[in-house]
Amino acid sequence: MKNVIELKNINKTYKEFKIENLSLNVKRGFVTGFIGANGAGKSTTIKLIMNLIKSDSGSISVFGKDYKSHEREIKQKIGFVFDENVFYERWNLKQIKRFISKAYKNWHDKTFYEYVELFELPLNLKIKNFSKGMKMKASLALALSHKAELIIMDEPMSGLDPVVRREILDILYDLMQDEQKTIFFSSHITTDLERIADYITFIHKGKLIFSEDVHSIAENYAIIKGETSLLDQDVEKELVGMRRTHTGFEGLTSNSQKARLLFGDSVLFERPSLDDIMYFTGKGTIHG
Ligand SMILES: Nc1ncnc2c1ncn2[C@@H]1O[C@H](COP(=O)(O)OP(=O)(O)OP(=O)(O)O)[C@@H](O)[C@H]1O
Repeated sequence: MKNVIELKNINKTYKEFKIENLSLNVKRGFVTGFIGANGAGKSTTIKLIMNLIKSDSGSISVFGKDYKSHEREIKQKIGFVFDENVFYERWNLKQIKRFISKAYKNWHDKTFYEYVELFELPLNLKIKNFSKGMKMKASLALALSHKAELIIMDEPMSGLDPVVRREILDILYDLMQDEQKTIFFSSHITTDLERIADYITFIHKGKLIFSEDVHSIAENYAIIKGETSLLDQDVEKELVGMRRTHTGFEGLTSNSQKARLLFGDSVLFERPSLDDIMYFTGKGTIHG
């Protein structure tokens, strides 16, 4: 089985937002970063993948199985980290561990206590007295202690300082040395994703923009900087998004080969960051 997660033609409509015909695959053995602006639908998609909410139509399979008949089996193999606090605030970490460990066949106490030590987490302090970063670390320690094959995380790095983020990236990197493991996680900290992700899935306003390996993204996308005199409708059509600057324009193309033929040496080509890709895709060609 090549894809650990498969979404096919998923639709989910809220009053003022919809996920539209969303199809995407998450490949086994790789880290896939999930990006999109605020409100793009990342948490909604993750909740759909976790079967926490139901789609209106379309199909979802995880480990090649559907939730209807295999929910328990699927959930056993997922380590889930969620941005919102899902713990009983009046419990301490020891009590939460006791509760959660019973739910997993492959719970491994030693691993849990190693993370507790690494993250310097207090075992006897009530969760309501944890800082945001401590809660996130507790979530991670719990999610990574039952030999999950698939780690799904919604904004796991939010609220964490750069040192801890780097430590967590190292932990995730080590986990990935086991080629059967898969990580799918959303983050606004795209530099973290640039360090670790093999694939990037990008959604915008509930629709998939791309789900591609990082090398293809680097090959296909480019920032173009040039003089205003070069701009006409044909050129603008080639740009995913563009902004005028006081000396000319800068824009994003998703077909850098074609753009190189079109512009030749008359413009500068630069490699875009994921932030650039998100910025220009959101901006479109409205002149700013
Ligand atoms: N239960 C709900 N009822 C109505 N609208 C909802 C519900 N849940 C989410 N939405 C709407 O769906 C949209 C997408 O929200 P979602 O949380 O999936 O975005 P996101 O990409 O995770 O954003 P962020 O990066 O800000 O966390 C938002 O406009 C939100 O208001």
